[in-house]
Amino acid sequence: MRQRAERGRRPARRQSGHKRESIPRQAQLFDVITLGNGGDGLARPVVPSEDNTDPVFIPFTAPGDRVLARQTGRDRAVPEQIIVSAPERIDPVCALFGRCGGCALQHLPTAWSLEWKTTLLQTGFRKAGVSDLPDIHQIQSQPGSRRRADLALRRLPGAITIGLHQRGGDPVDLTGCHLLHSTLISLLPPLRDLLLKTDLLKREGDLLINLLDSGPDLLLSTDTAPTTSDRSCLAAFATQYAIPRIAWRRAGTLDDPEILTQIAPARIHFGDAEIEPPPGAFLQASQDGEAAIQAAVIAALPHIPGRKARVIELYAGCGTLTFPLADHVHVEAFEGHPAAVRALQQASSGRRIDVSLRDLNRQPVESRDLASALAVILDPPRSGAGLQMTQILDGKPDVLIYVSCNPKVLFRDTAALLAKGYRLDSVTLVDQFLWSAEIETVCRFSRSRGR
Ligand SMILES: C[S@@+](CC[C@H](N)C(=O)[O-])C[C@H]1O[C@@H](n2cnc3c(N)ncnc32)[C@H](O)[C@@H]1O
Repeated sequence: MRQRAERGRRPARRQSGHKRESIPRQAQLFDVITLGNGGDGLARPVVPSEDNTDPVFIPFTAPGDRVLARQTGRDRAVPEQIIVSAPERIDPVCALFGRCGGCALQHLPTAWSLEWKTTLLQTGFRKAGVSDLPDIHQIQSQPGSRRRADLALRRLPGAITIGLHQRGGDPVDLTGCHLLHSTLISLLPPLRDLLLKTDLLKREGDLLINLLDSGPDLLLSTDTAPTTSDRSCLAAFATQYAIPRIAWRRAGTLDDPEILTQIAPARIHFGDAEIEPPPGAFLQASQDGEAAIQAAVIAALPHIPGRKARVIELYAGCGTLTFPLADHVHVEAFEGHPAAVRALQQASSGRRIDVSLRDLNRQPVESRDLASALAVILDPPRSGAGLQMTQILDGKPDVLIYVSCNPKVLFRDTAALLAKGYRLDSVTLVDQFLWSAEIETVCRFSRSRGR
């Protein structure tokens, strides 16, 4: 999950260069002082010694906890026992919490983590140089609303695991989940049976499920090509469980997926537009999160002087923002994924939308084009907008509406925008990654001409 109910963290490589002998072997007592940006408690040893003076990160702990933990690295420890509980600590709702790699914060109330994320944003923006920080508008998704999951698959003797990698370890079978939409959870037991009786999965693979308006859309990545018999099994499965489309590609590749079975159109709606997204397409994590982002983007549009007003939308995907924007302005949308562009183009006809396939890292939209737009909207991948941001900073469009899933990159870009005379007008925190440390925001930056 962008915790993405995604496959959890893969085992971290052991860092070289740290002296193993400096890590105490025995469990020690630590006091948790605060949460680090990744959601792990940052703790100091109760009794500092020569061996353990530095703070360490301890997962699943909360500020105020006193915890017995065993150090596993220079700055990492695993909790063994909570000795004194933080006042805010609650019982996690999920029996898999702490093992499954999906959630980091179920031991704290969701209202608490929303405030924690808000404080992280306030601190980050202030450090970036924002002096007149606007109030942060908060929206939080509900449990059970996650509609997109990227899950690891593993064949074991006589069983199939479908789940998220535990930290630094194997996938944990998702026997239940309070995050994912119930439709997705209910598919997992029959999917295990299906994978057990077909030859598709020898060892490992993954499963990306998007819950579309027309039903669950499955993209299987496995290590064995489907046989004729596998294809019939999948077709029968799709019919039995009302799955419009099942696609496949070889695990570990980014090959175009092959559609193995399609019993109905795979459809999603953005505004009044109906889109057929490609298998595995990027979607916002939850429907309420998507609606909140769309509303925040539309609210951030400048006053529109006429129907000819034109905005530039960068990293448009399949059109989550494009179609709602086109109800108000003419949209020039740019996206780098060919299949997403095809879906966007197909649904755009007759609307005020121009779509271009463009790798914005290699060929960014140029500063002079950006400068003349009423506003520029950007929703880059986690790694940020790279060269495209350089063109934005040169072009200095009057209004920039920035959707971000990576606060670190957002704060860096904020500092650069402030240096170009922008001010931060509004911030919406869309907490669609419930129980994780992930933060999604919509920010409006503006700049008066001549500044
Ligand atoms: C966070 S998603 C946002 C998509 C869309 N705005 C939405 O809300 O559904 C980022 C998008 O950037 C696209 N992308 C990633 N790298 C790109 C690049 N170098 N050039 C153009 N698009 C890129 C991805 O394909 C993806 O659709």
